[in-house]
This record gives sequence, C-alpha cells and structure tokens, in this order.
Amino acid sequence: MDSTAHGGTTHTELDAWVREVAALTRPDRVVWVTGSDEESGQINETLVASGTFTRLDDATKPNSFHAASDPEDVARVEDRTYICSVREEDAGHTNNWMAPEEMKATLTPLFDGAMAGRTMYVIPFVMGHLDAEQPMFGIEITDSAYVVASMRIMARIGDPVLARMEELQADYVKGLHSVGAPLAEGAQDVAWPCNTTKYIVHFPEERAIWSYGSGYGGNALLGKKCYALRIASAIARDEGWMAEHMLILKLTSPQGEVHYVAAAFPSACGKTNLAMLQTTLEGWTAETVGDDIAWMRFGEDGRLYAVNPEFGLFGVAPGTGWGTNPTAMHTVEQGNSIFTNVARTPDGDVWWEGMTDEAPAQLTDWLGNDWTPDSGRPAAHPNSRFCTPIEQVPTLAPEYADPRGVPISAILFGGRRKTTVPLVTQARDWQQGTFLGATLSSETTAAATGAVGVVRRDPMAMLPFIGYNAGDYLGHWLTLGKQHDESKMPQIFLVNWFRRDADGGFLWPGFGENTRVLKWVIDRIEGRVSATETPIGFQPDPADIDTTGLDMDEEQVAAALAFDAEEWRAEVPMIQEWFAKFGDSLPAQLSDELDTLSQRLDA
Ligand SMILES: Nc1nc2c(ncn2[C@@H]2O[C@H](COP(=O)(O)OP(=O)(O)OP(=O)(O)O)[C@@H](O)[C@H]2O)c(=O)[nH]1
Ligand SMILES: O=C([O-])CC(=O)C(=O)O
Ligand SMILES: [Mn+2]
Repeated sequence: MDSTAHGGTTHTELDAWVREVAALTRPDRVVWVTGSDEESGQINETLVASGTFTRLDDATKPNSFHAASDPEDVARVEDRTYICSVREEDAGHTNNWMAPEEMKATLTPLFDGAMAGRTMYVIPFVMGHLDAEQPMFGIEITDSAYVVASMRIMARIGDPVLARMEELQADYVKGLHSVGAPLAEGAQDVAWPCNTTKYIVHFPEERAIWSYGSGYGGNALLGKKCYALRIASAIARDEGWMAEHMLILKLTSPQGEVHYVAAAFPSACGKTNLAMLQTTLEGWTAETVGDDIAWMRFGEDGRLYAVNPEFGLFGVAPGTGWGTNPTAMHTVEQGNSIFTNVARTPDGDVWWEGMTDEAPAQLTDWLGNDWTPDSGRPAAHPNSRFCTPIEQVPTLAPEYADPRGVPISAILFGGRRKTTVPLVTQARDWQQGTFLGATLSSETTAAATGAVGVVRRDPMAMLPFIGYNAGDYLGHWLTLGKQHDESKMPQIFLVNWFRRDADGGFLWPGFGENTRVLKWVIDRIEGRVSATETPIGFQPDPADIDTTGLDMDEEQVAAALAFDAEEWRAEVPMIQEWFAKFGDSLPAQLSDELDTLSQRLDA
C-alpha cells in the first residue's frame, strides 16, 4: 500500500501520523481529500454504487441524496462517549471516564485491521475561518465515504486547509474514525457499515478523538460535537474563551438597532428553528449567523464576540416545514444536501412528519418499507436529519464571513419543560444568569439514544458536550463574568417555548411568534420596558408582550408568562440533588444563588 498514492503532505508530523494509522488499520488505499467538486462527484457516485445513497430527483433536489442508516445507528450514544483526561476528576461526574492508557489499550485492538478492504480518507479541515487569527485545524481520518461527503458540507475542508497547515507546520486536532466493519476479501459490503460496539472517545490533553463503530453525524463527523464542543471547551477553559452549544441570531429592530443574540437549547429543542426565524412583527428582521455552535472570545472593547465555526447545518427534519420553518425548506430546496433516515416519495423526493400539513398517500419509510398515512408509525425517524450548506440559507447574515465574529447582546437558555419554566425571565446579573444556565432542565429527545421525554438537568445545554469537569465549567462561566466589565457582558434570559396547558396543548405558539419574546428581550436591553421582579428574575407584564396580529388574549399570554411559586418550590429539592452530584467542584456562588432562591420563594 502506498500512503501517498493520492496526494500526501509536507507536514512532517501529519505525514508520520497518517502512516502510523494506516499501518494499524490496514486499508486497501489512502486518499487525501482535496475538497474539489470533481472529487465530491466521485464520492457521491461511490456512495450511490454501494447503496448508501439514493440520488433524489434532480428537478426538485439537485445534487442531493437520501441515506438510510442501520436502524441501530440513528443518534448520538451518550453512554458510549468518554472524556479520557489524565486525571479522573478532570472528567467530572457528568462524563464517562477511563484512563487514557487503558482506553488506548481497549481501542487499539479494535482499530487493528479495522479498515481492511476499505479506503482510508484523510480529511484536512478547519473549524471557523481559515484566515482567523488562530485557525483551528483538524484532520479526520475515516473509512466512511458518507463521512467525507457530510464533512464537506459541515466544515471547510481540503487543499486550501492542508496548504495552510503545511505552511505553518500547524498543530491540529487528530480525529480518528472507523465504522468498525473491515471487509474480508471478496465480501459484499452493506449499505451502512457499522459495529454494535461503539466508542466515542476524547483525549482532551492530547487534543485527540477516537471514534469507533458508528456512522451517525454527531458520533462520526468529528469536527462538530467532538472537536468544536468537547475538545474546544477544554481549550477554551485553558485560554479564557467559550465553546458553547448555541445558535447565533442577528436581529434588527424597526429603529434600526442591530443586536446579536446567542441561545443555548438542548439537542432537538429549537436552535435551528430560532436561528432561521421568520419574524412576525412589522419592521423586525432576523438573519442567521449560526444554528448549533458558538465560539465566543472577548474583543478589545470588552464585549463577547461569537463565531459560528461550522460550514453547514445538520438539522432535525421532523417538525421542519413550510409552516414552521420556511427558511430551512428554501435552503434544502437548492440541493447539494444529504437527507438521512427520512421517508422517500414515489417521485424521488423526500418527506418527513411536519414538512407539509397532509402526509403523501404513499411513501417508502426510513426503514425501506411501504408506508401510508394509516400505517400508524412515523415515516421518518424522529432524529432524521438534513445536512445542507449554510451558504444556501437565504437569511444568512453577511457577518457569518467575518472571522472576528459578532458582539453578543443577550444569551438565552431554554429547554423543553411542560410546566414550571415561564415563557421568558431575565436574570438579575451574570452570576444569577449562570445559575439559571447551570440548573437548566429539559425533557430528553431522540437526538441521543435512550428514553425520550424524561426531565434532566442539562447545564447550558452542554451536558453531553462539556469536555472537562462540569463544576470547573460552571466556574469558568463565573470567572469570565468576574474578569470582565459586567456592563458589557451579554444579558442572560431563560425561555421556554414548550410549556403546556392542562389539556396538553402548547401555551405559546412558538416558531415565528418567538419574535414577540425577542422584542421584549431587546426592549429590556435598550431600557425601553419595565419588568416585575420574581424570585427567579425579571418578568414581563403581559401587556408588554406585543400581540399585534396574534390570536391570543392577555389572559392566554399571562398563562404562558406565569411564575408559579409552588412549582418552583418543588424545583428546589431537584436542584439541590443536582448540585450535590458536583461535590467540591460546585462553585460556592451557585449554592449561594440556590439559597437566595429558596429564601425568596419562602418570603
Ligand atoms: N412547539 C415548538 N416546537 C419547536 C419550536 N422550535 C422548534 N421546535 C421543534 O423542535 C424540534 C427540534 O428543533 P431544532 O431547531 O431542529 O433543534 P436544535 O436545537 O437545532 O437541535 P440539534 O441540532 O439537535 O442541536 C423540531 O421538531 C421543531 O419543530 C417552537 O418554538 N415551539
Ligand atoms: O450531534 C448531532 O448528531 C446533532 C446535534 O446537533 C445534537 O445532537 O445536538
Ligand atoms: Mn446540537
């Protein structure tokens, strides 16, 4: 085998690592991914030939493909995800941990010969901008052509990145990925190779990722959760910045004021939707900067600037439709997209629940079976996803292209809670806002394997993504607040689009109507509107939520906004239980905040 058969590199350390991995995994050939259109066409053809991809009708979705995964490989596997820091206490109670040497001893035999019969692709990529002050390089080595096709959409990859890495002989994050399905000579491949044994492993000190056994997005596209959140959060702790699970939205008021808002909601809780908001109030415009990840650094002016390190969207398909998120529909209509685990129509298009009001009469479901509206089961998997270039988003803000990022005025924390959490609350200050983030709770979704609909604490929507000790992570938030001029820090808000009434209906219409909540947020920042103080923070008077053109009376708005002291008293022991898990690593300011909350509730 010739490791430089297609390319190679003058980056000597990288060259050595690629040879070392090839010697261990023993692929049939090594391909250096260039990122060219021609190469992309060949990869897509390879995937069609292997049955992984089905080409969609060119007239409706040009250069787009359907993929069906193995039915057991449909989501992130949190119980198989590890932070292998040198010291166990640096992984903390929220992460699985194993000593790095022990984990390597476990994984090395799995990777030994794992790529037999396959092509090993070397993907140079950069998270964020190639011309950033400190470009954040990575290399993903993978034996999955599906990963290559997806990484090309989700990150800036290929020759220009490699050239810059060579010029700088740059440091980079090492991402090693195998689906864990070596092919014996002459054996027939399957459409979605994977392994029942899965490991998603991070070595934060070494800045390395080893991912084995899964081809699914969050487990296999290593630039995204593994690098841009888990490894980057550990780098950010060391360097004084933040890597967060947040969308970035640009809002312009009728007065022409521009504000950038970041929002952390857990997986499948509305980031992509809010990032693509269609405003419902006259004079307000919303533009997209990012939909999943924000890297935030302090500027010389003391403000917090956010960059979206990604190049594409990997969005939840079900619930995305012409009624709820037309911006996303217009984005995928332009093609160049991959649709995984959605249903197919007889005329070569895709469909999922919520795309249209009425389901088509006849479909092929995500498992490949015939489906009709009477089938009594979903046609698309609840965590089916579209993967599409961000530059196709019609509402993309020009600032997306600015490596300096955008100054953040407000941070929203939100989750899915049927009860307790009001539509919107403003924190009193950074410390109390950090408390609201630290105690954020949400019902689990199909984005990760396991039970759906169970309330769990998900600090800053980062529970599965904090690459170090969660107590230290909360301490980092507090430290940044103390180190910087609080008057320039973003204001923090807690929101909940998912509160229900006694009959189970949503108390708030959500989606585009969330404009009305954002208007109140901006009015607060601009000092234009008063608020009522409750034990959890400042809340709007129902009359201050603009309902122009909305079919809701003041009583209904009040129900969505209501603060219920009884419900919050019931929340306190749950927060105590959550904080107890941190042991000594819990910052004292947060237990102080909890004491203050209970005292205010009892007053
Ligand atoms: N009721 C209601 N549902 C919403 C709202 N916004 C989003 N959703 C639903 O929430 C689901 C997931 O939303 P996304 O925006 O894709 O979630 P995300 O936070 O980007 O998720 P990840 O990509 O997993 O990190 C979809 O089914 C949406 O229809 C809202 O304002 N109200
Ligand atoms: O990682 C993924 O597969 C998709 C995602 O954004 C999440 O789960 O938060
Ligand atoms: Mn996400």
